Parts: sequence; C-alpha cells; structure tokens
Amino acid sequence: MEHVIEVSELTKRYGDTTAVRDLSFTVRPGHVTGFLGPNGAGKTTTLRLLLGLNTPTSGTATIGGRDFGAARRGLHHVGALLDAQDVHGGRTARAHLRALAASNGIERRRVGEVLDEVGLGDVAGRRIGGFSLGMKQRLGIAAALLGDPSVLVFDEPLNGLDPEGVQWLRALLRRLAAEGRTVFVSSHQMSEMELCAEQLIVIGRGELIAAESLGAFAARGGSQGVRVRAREPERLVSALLAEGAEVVPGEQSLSVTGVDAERIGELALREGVALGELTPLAASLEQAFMELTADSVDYLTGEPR
Ligand SMILES: Nc1ncnc2c1ncn2[C@@H]1O[C@H](COP(=O)(O)OP(=O)(O)OP(=O)(O)O)[C@@H](O)[C@H]1O
Repeated sequence: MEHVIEVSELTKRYGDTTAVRDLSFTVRPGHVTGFLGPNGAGKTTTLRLLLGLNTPTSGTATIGGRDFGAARRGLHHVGALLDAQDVHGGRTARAHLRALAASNGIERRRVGEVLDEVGLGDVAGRRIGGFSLGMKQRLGIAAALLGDPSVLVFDEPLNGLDPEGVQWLRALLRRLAAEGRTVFVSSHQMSEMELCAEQLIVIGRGELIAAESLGAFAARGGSQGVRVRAREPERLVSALLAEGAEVVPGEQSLSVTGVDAERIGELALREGVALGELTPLAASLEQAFMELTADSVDYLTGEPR
C-alpha cells in the first residue's frame, strides 16, 4: 500500500476546458506502468495533480494512501521528472544536484552515484545551460533518483534521448521496477512503451480508455487473419472457401480470415497439401492504440460531446 498510486474520480477543469474527467486507476509496484494518451489527453495534468503541484477540481490522487503534496515526504518517497528543461542553466550538473540533496537532507555522496548512474559523471562540472535535451533528461532522472525513492513518476522521459539513451532508460526503468518500486512513465507513443511497460493506463480527452496489461491491450487490436504459404494451394483454397473463410491471394502467400490457424492446419492435412508457412497475424500494439484513441486525437474544447 505504501507504494501504490491511486487516482480516484479525478477531475480538473481550467475555465471551460476539462483537462481530466472522472479519472480512476491504480498503479502498483513491481512493474513499469506506461501512461499513454495522444497529445493533450491530460497526462501532464494528471501527474501534476498526483504530485500536489495543482489542486483537483474534484476527486483525489494519492501515493501510498496520502495526498503527496500535503504529506511533504520529499525525494525519499517519490522521485519525479516533469519538465527536464526546467532547470537553472547557470549551475553545473553537480552543483544542481548538491543543492537538491542539501535541501532534502540527502547525503552528498549520492550526487556522484546518481551522476554515474545516468551517464553524466564525465560532464558533472559543466554548466547545464550547454546541455542537450537528452542530457537534461538524464539530469532530471538523476535528480529523481537522488533520494532512492520507492515511487518514480516520469513525464515523457524518452523525449530527446538518442537510440542508445532510449535503450539505457528502458533498462533502467525495468530494473527500478524489478527492485520493487512503483514506476509510472508517460508517453504519447505506444512504440516507446511496448518494450518496457508491462501495465498500461491509456487516456484520451482526459478520460480513461484502458487500464490493463500490455498483453490484454494488444488483444484488443484483434486478429489480422492468418498468412498461409502452400506449394499447390488450389485444393486448400477450395476447402477454406467451403468452411466460409475469406481468402485473399498474395504474391507468395494467402491471407486467410474467418478461420483460425489450427483449423487451416487440419484442412491442409485432410487435403494432403504441404504448408510452407502458417502464421497468425496479431494487430500491433500501435494499431490497437491508434484505434482506441482515434476519437480522442483532437484537442479538447469546452463543448460537451
Ligand atoms: N494551466 C492550464 N490552463 C489551461 N488549460 C490547460 C492548462 N494545463 C493543461 N491545459 C489543457 O488541458 C488539456 C490536457 O493537457 P495536458 O498537458 O495534461 O495533456 P498531455 O496528455 O500531457 O499532452 P502532451 O502529450 O501534449 O503533453 C489540454 O487541452 C491543455 O491545453
């Protein structure tokens, strides 16, 4: 319970705009949970409410059963990265982290440890103003890790990282979760999440679309049929059509829908047709995400839908 993020009937309105609407979900420790939604879906708003940086219009967002803003338990409990650009450019990376450590009662030696952890050890004495976005993301992650917290909240942390940086961060997120921490990471791109998140919270227009495992989410995309390759397919095609399947011949293979792979295998055996390939085609996570959020890739208006 100590590490659980609980959002309950959360609503945030800005004037006529409802950024988050009656949102409820739970994030548990032990695995990476991806927080997905198209631009403007309300992810940043939700994370700011969770961290006590804004006040909800109604509902609650708690960490470990308590309102994080009011509890003020600091970097030891929750480490967060919201906006990597929001740092004092005149300071060096080391000075920035030392100041944070001092104001949070964290030992100085942690500064060196987290700088090495995020790969900034060699540039610790350089001014942050000269850092690339990717380096600032790494610095923001170092700051979040400073207090060795049990809960980590990152808003779009993969933004600006190069491919090596993306791989590094995915591995770090997975490791932090495997250590038993709660790791909640937002992104507007499914492709960023599918290689590291095990659980997904998907929102659109401020409302919950899905809260489930990656596997369950992928299954929503449905089947895209079965690819079949056979040297002499004519008899198999007749048998498939007789079963009510739809068969679309391609250059090298057949695309079969309406009959599953197991039944196609049985029919091929019965007809004495040798198969070179029998591949059920699953819809990609990206497709499932696009389909489910298709109605929400629009900016919010004050008008009721
Ligand atoms: N301070 C604010 N005042 C007015 N409207 C706001 C404010 N903050 C957010 N909004 C609006 O609330 C909606 C949700 O924004 P939010 O930044 O939370 O979305 P997001 O999912 O994080 O999007 P992105 O991926 O683009 O960062 C948007 O329509 C945004 O314009």
